[in-house]
Amino acid sequence: MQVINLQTQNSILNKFIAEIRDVSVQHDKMRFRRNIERIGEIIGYELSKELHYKEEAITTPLGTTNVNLPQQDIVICSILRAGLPLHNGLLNYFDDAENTFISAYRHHITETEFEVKVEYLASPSLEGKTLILADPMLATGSSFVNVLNALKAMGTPKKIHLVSVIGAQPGIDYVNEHFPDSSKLWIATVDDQLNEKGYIVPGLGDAGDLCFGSKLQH
Ligand SMILES: O=P(O)(O)OC[C@H]1O[C@H](OP(=O)(O)OP(=O)(O)O)[C@H](O)[C@@H]1O
Ligand SMILES: O=c1cc[nH]c(=O)[nH]1
Ligand SMILES: [Mg+2]
Repeated sequence: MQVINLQTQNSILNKFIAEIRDVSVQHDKMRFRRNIERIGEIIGYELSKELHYKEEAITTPLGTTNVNLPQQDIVICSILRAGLPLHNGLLNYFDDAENTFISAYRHHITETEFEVKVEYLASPSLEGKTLILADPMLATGSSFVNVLNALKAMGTPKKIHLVSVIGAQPGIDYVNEHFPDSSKLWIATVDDQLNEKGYIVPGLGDAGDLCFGSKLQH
């Protein structure tokens, strides 16, 4: 798996990442969601450079011209809940994409022990398509790996692009072990550590809660 860490180059992306991490800014839920969406748009633009393009003739009011246009076989799959604003950002650019929604959540056995449960899946066929799998947080990597297993019943994509905002290096290594070698991970920034509860440090806290509010554990 190739990892493309967008923060190796300075850009306006740095500001959006700073705002979603900053405790004095991140509590503004609308700004938090919009920043995740904006990061999705930036990653979508970068990722678009790697798609396959086909020359097509376009008729203007004054003549014709040829334009290279991207292939139309993209499926965007986001992992509920926190994947929703990232999904919107990607869909803002890949507006003809098909869409898959899948849920993954941490079911806590004890304070520090949890298993990731996948329960909801709505998807078109993925057979031979370009799958963009989006989740803003890549902590232990269990959500991405469990979701990959659940998606197997939907067909085999020809290419998988993983999109994430903040990743922890141990989780990236785990994902790397389980995804096909041809997969690419597009990530806005990478932190070194996880704490004993599986949260990314320094990370940003709980992305789902920051987007949508806290939820009861069950
Ligand atoms: O790499 P992992 O260790 O699997 O952790 C990352 C997952 O944790 C968060 O979801 P969470 O379980 O908090 O659900 P939520 O989106 O409903 O908040 C986040 O949105 C990822 O899906
Ligand atoms: O740091 C983390 C880990 C999992 N989920 C989050 O939202 N944040
Ligand atoms: Mg959460």
